[in-house]
Amino acid sequence: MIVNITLPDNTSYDITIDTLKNMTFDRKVVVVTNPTISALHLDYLTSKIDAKELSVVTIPDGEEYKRMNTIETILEHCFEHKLNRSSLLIAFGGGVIGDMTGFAASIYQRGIDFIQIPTTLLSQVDASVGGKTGINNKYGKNLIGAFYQPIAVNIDPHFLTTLPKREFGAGIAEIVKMAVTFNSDFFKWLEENDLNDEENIKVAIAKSVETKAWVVSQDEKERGLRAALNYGHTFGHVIENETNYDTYLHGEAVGIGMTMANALAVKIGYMTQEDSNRVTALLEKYDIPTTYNIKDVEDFYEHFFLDKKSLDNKIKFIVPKGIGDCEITANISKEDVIEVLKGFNS
Ligand SMILES: NC(=O)c1ccc[n+]([C@@H]2O[C@H](COP(=O)([O-])OP(=O)(O)OC[C@H]3O[C@@H](n4cnc5c(N)ncnc54)[C@H](O)[C@@H]3O)[C@@H](O)[C@H]2O)c1
Ligand SMILES: O=C(O)C(=O)C[C@@H](O)[C@H](O)[C@H](O)COP(=O)(O)O
Ligand SMILES: [Zn+2]
Repeated sequence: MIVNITLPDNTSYDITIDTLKNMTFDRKVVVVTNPTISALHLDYLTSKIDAKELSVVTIPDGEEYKRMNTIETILEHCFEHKLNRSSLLIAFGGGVIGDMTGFAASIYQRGIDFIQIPTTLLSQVDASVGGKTGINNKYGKNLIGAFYQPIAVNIDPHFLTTLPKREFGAGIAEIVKMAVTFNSDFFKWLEENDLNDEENIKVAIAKSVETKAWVVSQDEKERGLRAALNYGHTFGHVIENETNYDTYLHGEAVGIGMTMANALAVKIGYMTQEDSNRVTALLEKYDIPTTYNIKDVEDFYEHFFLDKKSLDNKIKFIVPKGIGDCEITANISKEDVIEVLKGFNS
């Protein structure tokens, strides 16, 4: 299956969901990956690539390495192998590899092409599509980066056969996000079908990619609609940052964050408690965490001001309106938010 994404400036690329095909490149290619993926799947990938010159840069595995000095490692490899402006980077891994490879591609000699070959469920349904690239720093998550689109995304569900169960759950959190914010039928389908089934997961990948491509094609740079894809993230990013990126997987923090956003939606009358419970039940079916102990509610709230969606000292929240719709709003009172946060520090 191929999903095409055409951006507001008319550039476009294909997202192919299928077994990886042979690829021929009349240019230098660098594959960016980590030791975990390399041990499992690098031979398979390189057997599919015929390039003018092929090299591999292996960076450490983990969200805590999604930072500037790892970008330096990737760039140094590019310089050592004399990549030029017609060269190509291939991101081969999960969202961490994808975000960093895209960012490195965006700044190497002011920008070279890159392709996404995502190997986690989360990166197949979300991170590989749409061109958000970047890294974390001590101030917060993804605060440095660029909107920089890949020239192609090749999703091979076969890679998921080696993915640990916890990572699979983290990917499901982002699938649930797409359904709650945009598609009630998809949500009902998720309630009724088991994503551990090989055919069902392909359907869910395709549905999620179609949803994301539809959003990004209208609002590449997150001026409006795209912010809906941040549902659960305003809270989730604070959780990731205050637990040093080593306690929760990104998708897990988003799972907790969606539960918090739902509590806010219930408080302001946008969502029934029953619908909020349905989302929690779906997350818990895949062992995605939905509880968290906020130690300092005021401190947690203050962190929202570093969120990229915050403008003019106003925090933007993505609040579901029932299931299948949402509102992006900066008009929620601090009192309401604090009340909700207090429900998570018992
Ligand atoms: N750019 C975007 O639009 C976007 C969207 C969502 C998330 N993200 C970012 O993506 C990151 C999370 O991505 P992730 O969940 O893929 O995490 P990840 O990249 O850390 O990968 C998770 C783990 O799975 C391992 N792994 C990867 N593929 C495997 C496979 N096939 N078999 C076995 N193990 C495998 C990795 O080595 C890693 O240990 C976060 O940094 C998040 O901010 C970006
Ligand atoms: O593509 C988007 O837009 C998203 O928000 C997708 C999110 O799942 C992803 O985690 C993204 O990196 C968060 O964006 P950020 O701009 O808040 O860093
Ligand atoms: Zn995310």
